[in-house]
Amino acid sequence: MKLTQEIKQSLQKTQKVLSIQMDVHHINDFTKRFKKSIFSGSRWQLEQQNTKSIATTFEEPLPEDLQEFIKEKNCQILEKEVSVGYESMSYNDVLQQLLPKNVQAPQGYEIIGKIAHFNLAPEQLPYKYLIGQVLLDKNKHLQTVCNKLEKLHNVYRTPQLELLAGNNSYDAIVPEGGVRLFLNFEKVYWCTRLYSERERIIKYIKELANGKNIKVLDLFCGIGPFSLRIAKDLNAQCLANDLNPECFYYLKKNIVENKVQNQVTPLNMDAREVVLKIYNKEIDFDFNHVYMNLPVLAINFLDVFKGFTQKTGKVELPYIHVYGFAKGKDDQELIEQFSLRIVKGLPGFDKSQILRFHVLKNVTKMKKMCCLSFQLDKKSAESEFGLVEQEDGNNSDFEDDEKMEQNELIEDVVNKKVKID
Ligand SMILES: C[S@@+](CC[C@H](N)C(=O)[O-])C[C@H]1O[C@@H](n2cnc3c(N)ncnc32)[C@H](O)[C@@H]1O
Repeated sequence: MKLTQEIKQSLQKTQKVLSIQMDVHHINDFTKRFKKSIFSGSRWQLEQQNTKSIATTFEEPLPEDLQEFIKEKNCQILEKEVSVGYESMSYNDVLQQLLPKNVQAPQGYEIIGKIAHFNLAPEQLPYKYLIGQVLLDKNKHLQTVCNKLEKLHNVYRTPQLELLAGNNSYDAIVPEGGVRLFLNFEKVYWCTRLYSERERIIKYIKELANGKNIKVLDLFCGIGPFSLRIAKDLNAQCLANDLNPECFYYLKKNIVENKVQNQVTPLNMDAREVVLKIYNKEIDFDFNHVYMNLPVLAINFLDVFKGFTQKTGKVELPYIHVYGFAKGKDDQELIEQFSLRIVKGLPGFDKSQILRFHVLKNVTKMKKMCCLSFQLDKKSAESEFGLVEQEDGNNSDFEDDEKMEQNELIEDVVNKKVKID
């Protein structure tokens, strides 16, 4: 269903309203106090010399504060008829009238620059273009409204978008924590909601560093929000890597736009390859923190740090901040499961080494997205280097997690990221 001129006209009607008439000297005071109750699109009408009236949404019985105002300022109440149409109606009013009774108008969406994206429920899909157009018309700061379709098995973690209304452009500029991030929402991974998580880890790294230089290996950096922010906030040196060539394009742009060329080095390769190249001295980068933000798979990459000391000759071991999914009814059970997976790559790992454990999101009641911070253990670091053969089950894990993550995103949006009044 599309919003046609005929549909707009079908909303046109006249409505009886209460109009308040007053001396022009009281207009400012009235507007200040009762602005919300002025009928949308209504203008002050001259009734007699120095007397004007305005249509309102008040109904009998009138609220006490209005009654007092009327008495004090000697106002008159007039019954009037106003013409109501699409232009003067709110998003909710329009959709309430146009959608069938069993279909709710979506009450939340997420904003990325001038893009709004919904995760529409199946029953809303036949009305998706209508919903998109109404949202666009009622929010002048938006240029594009899209629906995020169910994610596919997708290494780059990019969403599948369907344009509902506005420009077919997914370019955006997002300000975050003092940096400006350029991105294309269709071509790269982006999640505005990770803002506070980045904030949390940056604070924690500051605590751990205790004044020492911070050197971060950001292995799955996307368009670089974490590296850029920690470079700016904590004067850190970062090697920022992502496999997606589109991320690499925006990462380079973001580094230049935010003037951190001397602090953030961009790379475009597989994460494991980066570490191997550091070991082989093809890449010269000394690091004391590893940031691994690819929840579906990051834990599987930990094996590359087994044999770290043998490969680098270093005894000072890096801190690792790794994201992943785990199932459990409480932190203890989640940590247990998370740890079992870490041990596969780092045989010396023991849960007593965990410095911080944090649940970011509830995917389902039992399944959570978590972040775990620990210092690489001596036993794993001093073990023989040797990559762990990845199990066949990895792919099904990937899909399972992918679906769960998608469910969670839908829950999040239903929880009204941006509320529609
Ligand atoms: C969940 S996103 C995180 C992006 C970024 N940390 C952020 O907060 O915006 C994970 C990123 O990992 C990248 N990626 C997937 N597999 C990779 C690999 N084997 N090596 C390096 N990057 C990879 C994807 O392209 C994606 O941009």
